[in-house]
Amino acid sequence: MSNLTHGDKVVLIGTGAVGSSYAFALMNQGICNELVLIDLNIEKTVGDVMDLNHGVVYSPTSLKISSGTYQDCKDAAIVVICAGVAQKPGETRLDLVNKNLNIFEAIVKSVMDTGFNGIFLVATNPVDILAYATWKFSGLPKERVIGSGTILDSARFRYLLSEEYDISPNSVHAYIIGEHGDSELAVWSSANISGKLIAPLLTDERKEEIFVQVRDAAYAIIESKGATYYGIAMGLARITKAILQDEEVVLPVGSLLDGEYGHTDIYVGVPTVINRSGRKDIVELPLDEDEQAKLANSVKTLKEIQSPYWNSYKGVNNHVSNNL
Ligand SMILES: NC(=O)C1=CN([C@@H]2O[C@H](COP(=O)(O)OP(=O)(O)OC[C@H]3O[C@@H](n4cnc5c(N)ncnc54)[C@H](O)[C@@H]3O)[C@@H](O)[C@H]2O)C=CC1
Ligand SMILES: CC(=O)C(=O)O
Repeated sequence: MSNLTHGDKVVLIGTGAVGSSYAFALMNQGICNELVLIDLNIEKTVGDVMDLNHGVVYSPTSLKISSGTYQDCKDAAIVVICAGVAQKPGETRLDLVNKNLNIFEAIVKSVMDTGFNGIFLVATNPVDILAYATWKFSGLPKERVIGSGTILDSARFRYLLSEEYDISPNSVHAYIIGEHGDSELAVWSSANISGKLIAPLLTDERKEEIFVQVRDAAYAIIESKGATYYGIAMGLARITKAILQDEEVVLPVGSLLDGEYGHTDIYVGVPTVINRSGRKDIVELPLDEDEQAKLANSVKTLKEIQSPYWNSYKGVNNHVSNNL
């Protein structure tokens, strides 16, 4: 049985391929008891709401699904943002930055104007830069702004390792950290199957092949069918469940580093404890020298892109204290 309580309301902004797949995952798994959809394309949202409602009778929990406006964010537990522009074949996630920063400024301010006091979960790319922007635009404490980070990349990594060893991905404990993008890294030094380290079992060439398949998975899927959405939808649903059910579970999400791993003022994917208040502690994996250098490079790559924007930005809110 689910532990849903009154107030498990999720507002989804952006009901394209990612957003609508996430809505379907929420309904299928009975994760929330109220879901409101918002998108610039109102006609599509109305159609999605009808279509989703026709599945509610087969959902494991009762669920109210509707299309709405920003006013619906006022009492939402979580606002999930999947709105914006997606990569076209050949584009990197970082190519989307300017368009999506402008879209986010408007969206986050509209949400905050309602008095929203919940948790933001951001999926739009480049997700680390947009999670940081959501934190800045909202003025919310860092605990209440979470990016999807490397939840998808780590799932891809665990899947490939599970195939390699013909074992359930649930028994593979392995993380991709850093940028959700080209500069991410695999933490081979602690990757294990139920405690048995994987790195000594694989040649360097095989490790590189597996990592490249993880890193470049989005390019392969976009080339093949134009977009990726089921994997991230499941990852977002997993984070949503962890928040609403106060799980205190460790997931590789996008968190603001504030000294952890030796870095500050940057969102990257790192293992993080998730509970009803949002993000709690960041888990600092022991990294070897090579991994530390790769993480530093990932942070540098992101900062080089986001810093010029924030250095010239005039309208930053003052941050309010965490009063949860
Ligand atoms: N974090 C991750 O691991 C992943 C992130 N993504 C990212 O998710 C984002 C969405 O991807 P898709 O759903 O495939 O794109 P899409 O183009 O199918 O959907 C985007 C939706 O955003 C809406 N939208 C645009 N501006 C808006 C605004 N100002 N207010 C409300 N709605 C607005 C559009 O009408 C559209 O329905 C992209 O940035 C993509 O790169 C995609 C896959 C994985
Ligand atoms: C598109 C994207 O970010 C992904 O599938 O990883």
